[in-house]
Amino acid sequence: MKNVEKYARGYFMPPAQSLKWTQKEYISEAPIWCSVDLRDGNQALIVPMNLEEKLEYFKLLVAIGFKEIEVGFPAASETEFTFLRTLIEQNLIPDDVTIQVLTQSREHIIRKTFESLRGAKKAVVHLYNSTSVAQREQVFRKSKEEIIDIALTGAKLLKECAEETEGNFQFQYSPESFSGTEVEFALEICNAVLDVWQPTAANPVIINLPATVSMSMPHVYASQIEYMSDNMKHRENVIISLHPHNDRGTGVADAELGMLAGAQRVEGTLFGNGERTGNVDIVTLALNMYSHGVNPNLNLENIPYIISVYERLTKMRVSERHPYGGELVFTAFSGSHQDAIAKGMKWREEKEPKHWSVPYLLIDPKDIGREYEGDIIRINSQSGKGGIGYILQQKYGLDLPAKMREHFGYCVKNVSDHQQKELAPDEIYDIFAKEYVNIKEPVEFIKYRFTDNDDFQTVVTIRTNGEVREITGSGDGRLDAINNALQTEFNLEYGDLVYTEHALETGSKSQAVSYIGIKAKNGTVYWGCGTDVDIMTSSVKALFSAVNKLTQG
Ligand SMILES: CC(=O)SCCNC(=O)CCNC(=O)[C@H](O)C(C)(C)COP(=O)(O)OP(=O)(O)OC[C@H]1O[C@@H](n2cnc3c(N)ncnc32)[C@H](O)[C@@H]1OP(=O)(O)O
Ligand SMILES: CC(C)C(=O)C(=O)O
Ligand SMILES: [Mg+2]
Repeated sequence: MKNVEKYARGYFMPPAQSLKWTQKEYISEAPIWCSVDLRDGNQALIVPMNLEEKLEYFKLLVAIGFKEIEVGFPAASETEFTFLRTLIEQNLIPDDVTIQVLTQSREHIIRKTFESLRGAKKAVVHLYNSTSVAQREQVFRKSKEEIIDIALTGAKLLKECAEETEGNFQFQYSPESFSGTEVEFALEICNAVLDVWQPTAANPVIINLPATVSMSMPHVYASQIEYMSDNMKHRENVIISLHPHNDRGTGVADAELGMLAGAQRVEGTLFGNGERTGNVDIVTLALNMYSHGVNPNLNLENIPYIISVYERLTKMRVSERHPYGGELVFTAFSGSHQDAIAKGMKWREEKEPKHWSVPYLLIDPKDIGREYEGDIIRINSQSGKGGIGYILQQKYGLDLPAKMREHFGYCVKNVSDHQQKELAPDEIYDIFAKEYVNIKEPVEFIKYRFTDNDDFQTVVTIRTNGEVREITGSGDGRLDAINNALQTEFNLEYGDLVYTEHALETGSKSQAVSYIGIKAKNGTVYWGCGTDVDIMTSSVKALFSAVNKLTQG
């Protein structure tokens, strides 16, 4: 990269660091969540949502359980203004939900914002102005004092307007571009705003510290948050809020470390929609917490439904690899992963049904509305016997002997590799049926009987080369007798019969399934499977299948 000299670190370390947060292991309590989907998310869409779409999205957020929702920037457009009026006039805001609106620190914008709030029972009014070095120098061309003045002018006007307007208003201030601001200056401006607003226990102020553009590694952001939290005036009546973006791909890490460092509230969006690389993804944050056994206090039990509404309304897409929500994030194609998952699921079922520790799967997909079948184990040429056996067992109730699973694994891999495609469960079953079940060529089994006096003397009716005939044999048991009849008649040499069987419920009927493996002289094992309502007949069919496979070569 020849232009590396162009870049220098644009963030600031706090003057002191206690690093207490590094001693904390995990987030033990859900923060106050504030969805900014309808504001930050919406302002980043190619076409912002219309009124109906915003209303539907609002209802989704309420259903998920957000208690604070930034519903828009009412001074931005007629749609934004009308949306707010609709929520208020149609009484669509549940009593336990607080709406939030964003405003610049400009008089006409603040006044318009309060106009939009007429009749609201309560609301958070969120004031912001940029504080970073780059914005001060390049955009506002103002000194630190002048930037503080912008904040204070707005803060005072908010207070005035709130006094003139009926309703309960809580204030929020964001030193926008905090991540590129000297931390001492961010503290100075926040403290100045807090002195104007005089927060109380009954009406605390929210100080929102955005990584407007994420510039540092997450531990730096956490140190900045800790410094702000430790040194802020009126701290006991201040709620410290985080608002990470994802420019460095570390939005979630920023939020998690920021919470360890003392933040009590997080602003973000579903699936991380938002400016550029997006806002922090609240779904991921919440489910990360859930995976540690901490209730995030959001209802994410039907992620497929949430995604379907989200994608329809935003016209954005949740990628296949997106944490928790992505179509492929609970799917294993590779053999060793599938094997471990299949064994882990069995182990859990038998030994520890209450706790989740299945290898490769951070949480139980069922908890968020994902299915095991079709979701977890999918088969392609990277798959192995474990996963393939799992599909046959889960979907078709077929419990193959271990060695037969291995043989079948290679059959399936072969097909998938040559056709270069994923195989659906019914295609896998078809391969199984074609390869092993009730094979009739070159010798078809028709029926057997045992002579009256001795159970172990048999007469078997077969069809071969289009001709029906009977063969006879005797042995130590029924299957042994039939086996001997076949070996003698066709002059076959094999040994080491592997035999298992189990019952199979298909609809209301019960079927027996038998598996037989025979070892030819050269050591090759041939497998057959038989199915029948009668268990003995299913074993005979399995034997004929295996013998036919051997004869076919
Ligand atoms: C990081 C964030 O996401 S911040 C939120 C950003 N979201 C949006 O901007 C979406 C909605 N915004 C809008 O619809 C429009 O920008 C409006 C209606 C708010 C304002 O529109 P306009 O006044 O036409 O233009 P514009 O936004 O370009 O205004 C820029 C002016 O406001 C000033 N300004 C920008 N932000 C602020 C602020 N927070 N406080 C005070 N002044 C500000 C700029 O310095 C500039 O001043 P200048 O006129 O002296 O050059
Ligand atoms: C308005 C502020 C909080 C914002 O969206 C940001 O800084 O990213
Ligand atoms: Mg933002």
